[in-house]
Amino acid sequence: MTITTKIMDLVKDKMSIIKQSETENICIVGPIELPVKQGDFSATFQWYNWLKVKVNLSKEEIIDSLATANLAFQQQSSVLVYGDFANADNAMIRMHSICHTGDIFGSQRCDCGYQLHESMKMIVEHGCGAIFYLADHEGRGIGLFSKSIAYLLQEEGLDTVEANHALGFPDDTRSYEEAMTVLEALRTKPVTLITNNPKKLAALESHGLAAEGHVPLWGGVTETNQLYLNTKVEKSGHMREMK
Ligand SMILES: Nc1nc2c(ncn2[C@@H]2O[C@H](COP(=O)(O)OP(=O)(O)OP(=O)(O)O)[C@@H](O)[C@H]2O)c(=O)[nH]1
Repeated sequence: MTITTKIMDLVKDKMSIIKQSETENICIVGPIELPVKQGDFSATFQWYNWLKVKVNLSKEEIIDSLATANLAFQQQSSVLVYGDFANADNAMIRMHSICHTGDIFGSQRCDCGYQLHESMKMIVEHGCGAIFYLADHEGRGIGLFSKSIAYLLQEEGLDTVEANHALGFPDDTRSYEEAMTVLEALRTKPVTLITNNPKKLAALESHGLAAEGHVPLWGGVTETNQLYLNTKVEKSGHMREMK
């Protein structure tokens, strides 16, 4: 099927292509208005989605290839932007690693769902910011299937770090480089990161985008995630500070 020039022009207008490496580019689509409601909280975000593409592909070629690209088999990451993100002097961001169990099902084995929803509220209250939802970070980079096996090991008494190691994985294999490229495309001024994770801060600092300080995000502690949260502090280097 040939895509009409009218459709091509409409979509191309909302696309930008950014260099990621010698072999890969990132194609960003947006902004797209996304009204969100979660319980009493509601807000309208601007949503951007991105796709890694080969370096030589044009916008037309990318659009043309979508119908046969099987993109549902590879998760794509995206970012919700709030306020005047490009220009505001102060903006807060969260780099949120996907957690199928916590974010979607509301699992209480971790604090991920709480952190996602709380950071969305914090950014709206602040007036400007962005939530990056990183789809290739499941299970700190081990993937969902491996995470479920890690959970089985945790039921046998291993902690979250020991379970990764027992399966032959490092504790954490996440990269923030792709998200940093997208952040730099959306804003060049420093940002304040919502996190307890020093590795995320280091990634932001290495791009010269970290504002002074960060905003901690503790909460959503339950009987079923207490041990997991303690292990993050004791073994993974997370900072335990209150807001
Ligand atoms: N391998 C593994 N991954 C987990 C487990 N529980 C949650 N996760 C994943 O851990 C990631 C979230 O990482 P966290 O360490 O909780 O938090 P963080 O994102 O590094 O740091 P913060 O910004 O402070 O939240 C998500 O990708 C979850 O899927 C677990 O028991 N094992």
